[in-house]
Order: sequence, then structure tokens, then C-alpha cells
Amino acid sequence: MFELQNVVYKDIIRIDDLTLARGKITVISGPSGGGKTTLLKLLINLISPDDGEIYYKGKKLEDYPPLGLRKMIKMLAQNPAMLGDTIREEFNRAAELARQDSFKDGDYRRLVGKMRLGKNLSESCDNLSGGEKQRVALARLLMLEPETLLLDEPAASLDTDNVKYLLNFLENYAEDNDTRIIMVSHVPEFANKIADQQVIIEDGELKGGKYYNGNSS
Ligand SMILES: Nc1ncnc2c1ncn2[C@@H]1O[C@H](COP(=O)(O)OP(=O)(O)OP(=O)(O)O)[C@@H](O)[C@H]1O
Repeated sequence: MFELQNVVYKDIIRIDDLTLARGKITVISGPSGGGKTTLLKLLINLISPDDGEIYYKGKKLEDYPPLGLRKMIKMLAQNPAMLGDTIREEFNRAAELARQDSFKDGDYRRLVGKMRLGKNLSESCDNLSGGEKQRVALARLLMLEPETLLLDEPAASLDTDNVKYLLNFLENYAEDNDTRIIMVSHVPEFANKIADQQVIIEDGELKGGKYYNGNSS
């Protein structure tokens, strides 16, 4: 899906050659400050490399119309901004973007259930914890049905039980919807559970990786 060739961004990222998301789920791990978030931002063209090229489906990122790219690839930030005052408003905004006036409260409630939020749709976003906000934002992104999802530490604020649930949910979601997921996580063990590919980034450089069909990269 993504090919990086001789990519340099400030003194933060330096990656000579990397293919990402050949399989359904890719986990990027590595120490804090290593450049994982910066790499995701490069993949969605929020920032551009100073040098080198990034290809998505064989075409340079810069050659895609920005809106077209944003439709195909969505990124869940570590601390996503809320767009509305309540959970319902958050989902309404996504429905507007998806041009889906057919979404009803019942659909929204199902999403809240899938995200294990245990909240009413009228709940104020101000009252949500960081992890809950991130799950609302994830649900909002899923409504837009991107072909590639970039997730920045989606499990960081979850307890063990909810981490297990989320991993299982993402695995099934990727399979059922033919969606590629690239997920940043501090925790390399995630990769063992659900990843088809694991990449380790340290000090902005590729420090290892493997495909879970047994090949190294
Ligand atoms: N816009 C920027 N300008 C300058 N430095 C930046 C910028 N964004 C990030 N950095 C620095 O680049 C390095 C990599 O940051 P990044 O957020 O990509 O790391 P990370 O691996 O995602 O970290 P964490 O796991 O803590 O979220 C850090 O040293 C950070 O301070």
C-alpha cells in the first residue's frame, strides 16, 4: 500500500526503504519520541518529506488531490479534537461528511455499543475521558468508511480487558470491510496478537520489522 523511499523529515525521520500495509494490519512500535506519530502524519500527507518519496498504491502522495487522499486515508490522533458538543453531534458531523442522511439514533447507539462507551448520545463531549473521546473519534472515522485507517495509540488509555476487545474489534473490522489498518503502539506485544506486519521505529530510523508469514523486512 505505502512505499517509502529515502524519506527524510527534518532530523526526525530518515527511512531509506520501507513497504507498509502489505497485509491488513500493520503495527508500528518503538520508544517514545522515536518518530511514530510523525511517520503517520507523513503517510496522510499532513506534512511532506524534505527529501524522498512516499507512494500510496503505486502513486506519489503529492500526486493525489488532497481531498481525494483524505477520503481514502483517515487518521485517528492520539488526542483527537471533538467537533460537536455531544456524542450525537459528533456523529451528525460525520454523517454530513459521509453524505449519509440515513444514519439514525439507532445506528449511533450501535456504534456507541461497539466502542463499549456506555454513554448516552446526549452526553457532553466535555465529560468524556481522553480514551472515551478517542473511541468516539474512532467511531466517527469508521462512519466515513476509509480504505486505510491510521491509528495513533488507540489502546493507550484502555484497561487490559478493553485493549483485548479493541484488538479483536479492529481485526474483525479490517477483515469484514477490507480496510488496511496501520496502528502505532508503544506495546510491541500488540503485533504478536493481530499484526500481519510489525515495524520498529527508533530515533526516526527503521530498527527492525517482520511479516508474520515468517519473512523479515
Ligand atoms: N513539528 C515538529 N517540529 C519539531 N520537532 C517535532 C515536531 N513534531 C515532533 N517533533 C519531535 O520529533 C520527535 C518524534 O516525535 P513523534 O511524536 O513522532 O514520536 P512518537 O514516536 O510518536 O512518540 P510518542 O510515542 O511519545 O507519541 C520528538 O522528539 C518530537 O519532540
